[in-house]
Amino acid sequence: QEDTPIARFLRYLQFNTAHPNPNYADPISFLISQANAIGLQARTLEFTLSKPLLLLTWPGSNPSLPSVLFNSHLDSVPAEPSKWIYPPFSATLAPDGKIYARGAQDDKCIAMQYLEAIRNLKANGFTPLRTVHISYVPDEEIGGFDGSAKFTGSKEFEDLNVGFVLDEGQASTGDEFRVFYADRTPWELKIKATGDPGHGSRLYDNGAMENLMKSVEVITKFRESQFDIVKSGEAMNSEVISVNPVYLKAGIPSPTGFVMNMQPSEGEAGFDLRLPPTADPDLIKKRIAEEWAPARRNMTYEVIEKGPIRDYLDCPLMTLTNDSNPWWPVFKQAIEAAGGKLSRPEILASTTDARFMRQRGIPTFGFSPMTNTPILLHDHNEFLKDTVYLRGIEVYESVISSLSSFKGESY
Ligand SMILES: CSCC[C@H](NC=O)C(=O)O
Ligand SMILES: [Zn+2]
Ligand SMILES: [Zn+2]
Repeated sequence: QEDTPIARFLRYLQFNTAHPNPNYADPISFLISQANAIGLQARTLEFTLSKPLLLLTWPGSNPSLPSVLFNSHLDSVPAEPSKWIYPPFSATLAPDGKIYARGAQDDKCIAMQYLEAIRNLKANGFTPLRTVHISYVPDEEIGGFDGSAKFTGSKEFEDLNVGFVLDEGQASTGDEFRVFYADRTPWELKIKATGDPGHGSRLYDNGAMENLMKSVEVITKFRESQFDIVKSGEAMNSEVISVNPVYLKAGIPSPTGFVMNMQPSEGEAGFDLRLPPTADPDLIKKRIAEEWAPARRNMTYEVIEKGPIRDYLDCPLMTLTNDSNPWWPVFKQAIEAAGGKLSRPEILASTTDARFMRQRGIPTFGFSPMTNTPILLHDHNEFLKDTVYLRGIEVYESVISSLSSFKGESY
């Protein structure tokens, strides 16, 4: 079998790591064999049964300095094979150089690029000043609560003395690399309406469906007001509050579908809500209680906050992108040294494990070196071009060598 960077990437892509039953054991064995070949220390940690985490280490010449951590997640979202031109876990390299696989962009590319970059740096005789760690964590796609959340809260993590983290980002459709300094916080919102049941022919006030639909209308208006801000160009998608309906549940089931001449006494709707770090969570809660699911309309609701909103010092979960963050210029210059350019730093529309590192006060950027690439994470026919993948390795050679050489004593 071939042993080239592309062949190794394809092998890593072939493990079926899709939820709800991701294979964690085999990719970890593979990564350990890679680590052994490169000469990195490896250890597995298991904070949750059957959800192992792999930690690789390249010791620095001054291990007392805070270390740098490169994170990626092992798991993937599911794929619908019938909608793909190649099977999602075949990792097919098409004649035009596109590598098709679930996880090609999200985020198995960075997982292997970290290793390839270190392999090359070692071959060139580079030794890091700071210790470099690479973590491969489970369960990011389902919130990371059994993975990164437990890891970053552990004694093992504290002992790593991490000073700076790079985690996954997103593809860029243009020539510039994207960098993310914050994630939005996800909330799950379920609203329930009750009302008098009645004959399907009757017109009366305060039915459950009327109450529920009124709420859906109010929430839709709010959604439009936020979307308008985006459409007018005043803000980016990830800078506003998104609220998207994800399910509607009502009606009285019958063997042929639903009973059609009865107005039901209850109904329910679910929403995916995302809050940028600048949003005031209390204001949204107030809005939910008073406008979206008010008791006066016989509504109740449940909000499940799927992650932290502020760090341990009660600050918003954001990493600074100016010179008051000493890692920022180091990172930026490393990209430039590799012949790249960063676009304006962004908030990520979705969520990653970076939030758990930021919660500890550790400066963390989301970054995946993919330019001129359509954004296909969680989509059908996710692919990454071989040339883009290989260029990413060079970018990480610059990034890993610069960050691990950074002398700033107190960081
Ligand atoms: C509810 S936490 C889920 C985390 C997930 N992360 C990647 O897609 C997301 O939906 O953003
Ligand atoms: Zn991801
Ligand atoms: Zn994802």
